Amino acid sequence: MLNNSESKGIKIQNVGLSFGETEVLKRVSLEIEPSEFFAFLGPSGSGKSTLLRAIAGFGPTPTGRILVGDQDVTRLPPWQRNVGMVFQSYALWPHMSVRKNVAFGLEERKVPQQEINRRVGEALELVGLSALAERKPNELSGGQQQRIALARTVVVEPRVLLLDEPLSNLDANLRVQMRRDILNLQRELGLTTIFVTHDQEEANTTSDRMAVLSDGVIQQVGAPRELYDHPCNRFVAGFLGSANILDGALQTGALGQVFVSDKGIEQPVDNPLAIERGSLVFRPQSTMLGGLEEASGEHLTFNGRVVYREFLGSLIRYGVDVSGHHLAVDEVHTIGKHHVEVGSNVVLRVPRDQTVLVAA
Ligand SMILES: Nc1ncnc2c1ncn2[C@@H]1O[C@H](COP(=O)(O)OP(=O)(O)OP(=O)(O)O)[C@@H](O)[C@H]1O
Repeated sequence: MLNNSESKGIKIQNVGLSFGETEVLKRVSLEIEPSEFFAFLGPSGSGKSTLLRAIAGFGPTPTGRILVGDQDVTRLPPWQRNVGMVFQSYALWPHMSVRKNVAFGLEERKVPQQEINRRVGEALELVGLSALAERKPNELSGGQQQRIALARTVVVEPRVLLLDEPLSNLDANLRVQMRRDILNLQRELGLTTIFVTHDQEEANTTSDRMAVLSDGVIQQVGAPRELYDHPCNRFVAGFLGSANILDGALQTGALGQVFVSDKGIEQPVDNPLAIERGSLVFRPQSTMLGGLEEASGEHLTFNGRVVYREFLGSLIRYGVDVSGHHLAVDEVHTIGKHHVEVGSNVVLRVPRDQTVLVAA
């Protein structure tokens, strides 16, 4: 069995990095636990790959410190970090067989031949490709090549595994399969793993925790569900799935609280005791069409008009204009389900406990 009992945590302390005038990482701090599956999630250009590459030792040396376990690796060259990285492009040697590709790192390290044979055999078995060991990379599918890239990385028993958008060259079905396989492999080896992706579904389904990045800054860190249900700000709310977001202020009066949107959806309270500015976030699947008879003080209600309807298979999505705000409503689709027509006037309701006030 490949031995990854040496799996280490990672500490990123005040890491900053600029390319010329552009500050790409802005004093990023983060701790990743040993054996954790951690995702860096963010839009294109947010700095995910730059941060991952800084951990691996590629690119310019950042300011701040990066520790793997207790070792400060900030200034070490990549080959002294004992960190395994899998690239989007796989980077397999085209002229070598699968077996040779996987063995390469061990040969470089002058590992005895017998041990190489054993470890390569185990790594190929781990990714389910023992039968294809004598093929060349161009005789393999994209998914198989990705597995070889993984086998080649874990065979040297790195302390941490870094994956840079490893699934982006695969078709949709294969991506789903591969992300499960990667998670299983990570669990089997107990290997601290960082997975860079701009695909929230990938991050949600694989990671124990994730960091959402935007513009070189970590916006929020937490378990996927925690971040989805309790985003800390407008950016995280909008980036993690679809969200209805109303900007305005929460006003506290003698009789309770009211959220007053800037476009004036709810009536302000008289003589508010406190006013807190922010954005009110609620998800399309928590927003209901009609059913006003069931609404109560526990619901927010809005009058609006359906401006579009999209059939998404499992869901029907309605776009509703409410005083110039665009709100989305998702209903589960089943056979025979009544669909509301575009142009209909509707009442929306949202249970108040399904709304979250976040920083603007
Ligand atoms: N070698 C470089 N020279 C100059 N600018 C760079 C270099 N590498 C990255 N950048 C810039 O740094 C910023 C962050 O890039 P990075 O690749 O880390 O983003 P990302 O979040 O991984 O995006 P993507 O998902 O598109 O890969 C971008 O604005 C990019 O243009």
